[in-house]
Amino acid sequence: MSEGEHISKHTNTMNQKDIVLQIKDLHKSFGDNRVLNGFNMTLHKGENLVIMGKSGSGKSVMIKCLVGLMEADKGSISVMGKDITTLNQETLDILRADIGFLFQGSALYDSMTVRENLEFPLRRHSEKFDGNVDTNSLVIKALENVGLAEAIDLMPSELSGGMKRRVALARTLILQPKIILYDEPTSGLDPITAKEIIILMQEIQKKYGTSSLIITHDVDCARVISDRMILLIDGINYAEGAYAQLSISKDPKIKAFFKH
Ligand SMILES: Nc1ncnc2c1ncn2[C@@H]1O[C@H](COP(=O)(O)OP(=O)(O)OP(=O)(O)O)[C@@H](O)[C@H]1O
Repeated sequence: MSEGEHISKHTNTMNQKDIVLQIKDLHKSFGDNRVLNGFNMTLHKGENLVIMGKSGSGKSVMIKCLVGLMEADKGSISVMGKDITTLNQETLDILRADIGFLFQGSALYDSMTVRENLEFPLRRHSEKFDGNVDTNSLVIKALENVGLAEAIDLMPSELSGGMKRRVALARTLILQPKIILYDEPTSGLDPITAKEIIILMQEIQKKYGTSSLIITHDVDCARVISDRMILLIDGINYAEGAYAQLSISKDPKIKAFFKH
């Protein structure tokens, strides 16, 4: 048995009842290119789970399967105990409102003010608030949560990279998601701004008890934020464990991630 498998078995004994997101035996190929080859993942309530994998290892493919943008060849994905591959569109939309997604590069609407960017998801998911929504106070509260209340009437072009990332996070938070998927939350930011974003992610997790799935290449981000990590290698969850445990591994495939 490889060391990776050993670590995997160890973490499988964690509490089963707090599972908010689970991927089982996920397979996805493109022709002969077997990208995911039996990937498993479990996210627990309130947990910060970091997934690391080399470029091209299949992290985006996994996320796309998870949010329904891509169909897996085999495997199951369940959110809050519901298998998303078997749900109808309406139920899926309701479930989606519980999942926040922070895209790489923020993805704000450039032609809208910060306020309008934040109002957008509220309109799309008005069912979540039973039509009873005080848009203005939700927008202000979400911006206060990321320390940017004063930016409410600015355009995205007037914001720095770090501010854009914060606004994008506020836009994710406004729907009060139970799970947040972060795709490379610190990419393209200088080290100080990256650290600010990591601190903000930690504060949000503490305040709302959100469960977070964080895809990152940034070893420092992983060290600070992760309760647990999964290394996606050869299409599987090759190794799982705490940063402290994985970073001293002697397995060359695992060691390669922690070289500075
Ligand atoms: N739609 C597609 N059609 C064919 N091949 C694809 C498609 N999407 C992804 N792939 C292939 O799947 C593999 C994994 O790609 P993916 O984008 O998931 O990597 P990644 O781990 O997210 O990389 P990065 O860190 O560079 O973003 C790559 O070999 C890629 O070429």
